[in-house]
Amino acid sequence: MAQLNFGGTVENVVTREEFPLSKAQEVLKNETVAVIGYGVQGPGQALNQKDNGINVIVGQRKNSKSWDKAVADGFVPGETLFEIEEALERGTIICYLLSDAAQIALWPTVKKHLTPGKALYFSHGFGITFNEQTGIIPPADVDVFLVAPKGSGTSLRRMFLQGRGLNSSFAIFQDATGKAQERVIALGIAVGSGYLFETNFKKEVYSDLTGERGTLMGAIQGIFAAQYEVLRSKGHSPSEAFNETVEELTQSLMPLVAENGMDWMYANCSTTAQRGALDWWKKFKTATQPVFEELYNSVATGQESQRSIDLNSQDDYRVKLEAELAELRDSEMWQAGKTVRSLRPENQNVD
Ligand SMILES: NC(=O)c1ccc[n+]([C@@H]2O[C@H](COP(=O)([O-])OP(=O)(O)OC[C@H]3O[C@@H](n4cnc5c(N)ncnc54)[C@H](O)[C@@H]3O)[C@@H](O)[C@H]2O)c1
Ligand SMILES: CC(C)(O)[C@@H](O)C(=O)O
Ligand SMILES: [Mg+2]
Ligand SMILES: [Mg+2]
Repeated sequence: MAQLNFGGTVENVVTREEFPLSKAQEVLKNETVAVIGYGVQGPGQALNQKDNGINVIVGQRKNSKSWDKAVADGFVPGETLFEIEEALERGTIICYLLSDAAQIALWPTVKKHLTPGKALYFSHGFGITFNEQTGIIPPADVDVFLVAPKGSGTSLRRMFLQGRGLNSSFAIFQDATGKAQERVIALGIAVGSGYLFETNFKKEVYSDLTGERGTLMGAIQGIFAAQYEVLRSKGHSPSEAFNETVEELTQSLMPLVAENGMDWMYANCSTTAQRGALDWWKKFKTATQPVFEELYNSVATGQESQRSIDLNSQDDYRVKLEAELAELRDSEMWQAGKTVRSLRPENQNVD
């Protein structure tokens, strides 16, 4: 494993150079990888493995949209696509990619098929870390590990097709066969990771739940909404407020941050903008840090996982979720965004 310096701290990292696809194929050549669940991560991971020459099958409920999607994606019923129990029976490595709440209900069935020497693979530390809430306690004679792509399964697949790779973390919870390390890294490479960084189940789930509720998804929407509302209340038009809050960030400035860091993005803006940003960022940090402390605490005490389990296990959770998503979609800010997106030259049919 390579040791790399991340801002002064040395960490273990696996690169594709050190662990090429050919090595992953060799490690997995006698395995049947059963991807259970075909929602968001399932397709990304299963298709990337398929294209990488891994013996992968999909387990999904028949008569579901996800089953039809798997067929449309090239998985063949009776050959590479099976009902969940049959895939569990056939798989030597079980990639447990149902939603975290659904994993609880299916766990007794999964457990039944975890015969000695098999491996149980997750893409989140949730089920194992919060096992008092989930009841997921694997038998001692199977390997248990995770590869957690740091991004959407949709991006995992898109970046793979572009010849790029989303980075993932990996962790081993249980090494029953003595081969857990090579198995998990081979899987990480096979699902299309650009590189893999080491963590443990608890750290993966604490950081992941914090990140998605925080800057990656929750906080960003909150900050967008706050700025947009202030601009609108001061008489700015929706197009001006949206452009100054969202569109410029996603289209112009974040690509610069992604390319070369925040200071470089700042350096490519006016000295006026730089002065203002340098003066104000610490104020925003001070204002939001207590909320991030509250959030981390809510994750660490199990409140966030319990809430997710309780709400996502309800029969009508999809209907309620859709209503909340529609509230966002139908808000003035995101409706303005729809028009702004349609005006991007690449979205217009003009020469
Ligand atoms: N969504 C992502 O991009 C992403 C990113 C990183 C990690 N993860 C992790 O990957 C895992 C899978 O997440 P996901 O977002 O792909 O899941 P998902 O919510 O898309 O659901 C996956 C599948 O579960 C099936 N399912 C739901 N309830 C079921 C039930 N009761 N019985 C049988 N099947 C059922 C659905 O049909 C679907 O095919 C989770 O542990 C998640 O935290 C997800
Ligand atoms: C894609 C995310 C937000 O990184 C993932 O953690 C998820 O739960 O979907
Ligand atoms: Mg997550
Ligand atoms: Mg995540």
